[in-house]
Amino acid sequence: MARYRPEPPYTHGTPARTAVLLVNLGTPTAPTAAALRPYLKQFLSDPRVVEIPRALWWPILNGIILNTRPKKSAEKYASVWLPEGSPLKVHTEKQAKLLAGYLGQSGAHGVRVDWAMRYGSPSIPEALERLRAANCTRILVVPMYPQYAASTTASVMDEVARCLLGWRNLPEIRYVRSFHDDPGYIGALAQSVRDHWVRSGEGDKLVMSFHGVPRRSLDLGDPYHCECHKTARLVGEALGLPAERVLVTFQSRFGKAEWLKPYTQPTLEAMAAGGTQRVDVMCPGFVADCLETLEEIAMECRTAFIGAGGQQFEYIPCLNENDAWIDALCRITRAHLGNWLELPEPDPQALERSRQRARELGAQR
Ligand SMILES: C=CC1=C(C)c2cc3[nH]c(cc4nc(cc5[nH]c(cc1n2)c(C)c5CCC(=O)O)C(CCC(=O)O)=C4C)c(C)c3C=C
Ligand SMILES: [Fe+2]
Ligand SMILES: [Fe+2]
Repeated sequence: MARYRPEPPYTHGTPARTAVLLVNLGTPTAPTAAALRPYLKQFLSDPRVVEIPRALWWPILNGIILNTRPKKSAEKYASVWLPEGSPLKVHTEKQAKLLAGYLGQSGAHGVRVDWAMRYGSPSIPEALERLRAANCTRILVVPMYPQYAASTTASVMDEVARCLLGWRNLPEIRYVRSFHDDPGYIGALAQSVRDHWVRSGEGDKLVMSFHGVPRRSLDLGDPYHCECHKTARLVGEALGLPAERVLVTFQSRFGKAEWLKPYTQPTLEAMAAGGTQRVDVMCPGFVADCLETLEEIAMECRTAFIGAGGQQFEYIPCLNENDAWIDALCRITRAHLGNWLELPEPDPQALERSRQRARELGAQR
């Protein structure tokens, strides 16, 4: 079988279009063990996520994890599931719709905005096919991870490249690599804390909890840890907080190996035991609320903090559809679209004329 299949032409003189593709991690289609299993299998089979030699990892994944974790995870997902579906998916879809509106208002007419998930659906291959069908030959891929990590950002880049391996007529591709110190993103985070404080008063300590990664990745040169700390420092500075009121922690440890420290839950427990009465917790590494924030932080960690003697636990939501954040996302994408914004938009009639001409030329050959 030919490796490169015949494909619909989008050249032959047809004017090209520009697209922005937002990509987040992924989520199961339902909060059930049956839906969790294929999702976790795809996720945990990614060598960017689990860097253990396959010969060792396959028996553990297929023999143990995929027989035990789906049921436990499904119960957790069920506790945060929205009527419209998984929170991560609901927020990502809304963010894409809002960005399309904001880009239009800021003069980027005709830039198509789509969204996809790295694992599960809608998948990256499906989204790229949709963009090809819409004649998009310039695609800006935006992994929705503020801090670069090989397990997240690079995995999105891998998947885009893997899809394009099978294409003949390749689009131009650009990526947003990370935006951990973007002033708009930092400003939106700081404002979300101030807004929360207006409603609930100011806490003693502000904990910024980021998703963890194995400690080994830091030793191997992954900039993730450093980017998390920079984000936290900039948010603390934007709020005018002294360094001793801000803590950086890492959550969601998976497996037995050492991960980035300090771990979120034990830190919160130790704070409560040490006399901290109230804590404010935010998760700047997630731009959309999801299982890891709504269940692990806002439920499990709250219970742990109160159980260890704390009085008040305030969870500050992710940026989600926050206006200042969508504005920042619009600025980040515009900066990366760069000269693509100056190119003319296709005129549908001219497009059809050149397609017709291409067909005639093809028929003559
Ligand atoms: C196995 C190792 C994992 C690494 C490394 C990892 C890195 C990582 N993940 C996110 C963001 C999210 N992770 C989410 C869920 C989740 N993460 C892992 C494992 C690793 N993540 C698992 C097994 C799961 C599934 C849930 C479970 O069974 O506990 C989510 C939430 C998805 C949702 O549907 O809500 C996000 C978001 C980052 C940013 C990151 C590295 C920086
Ligand atoms: Fe994760
Ligand atoms: Fe978790």
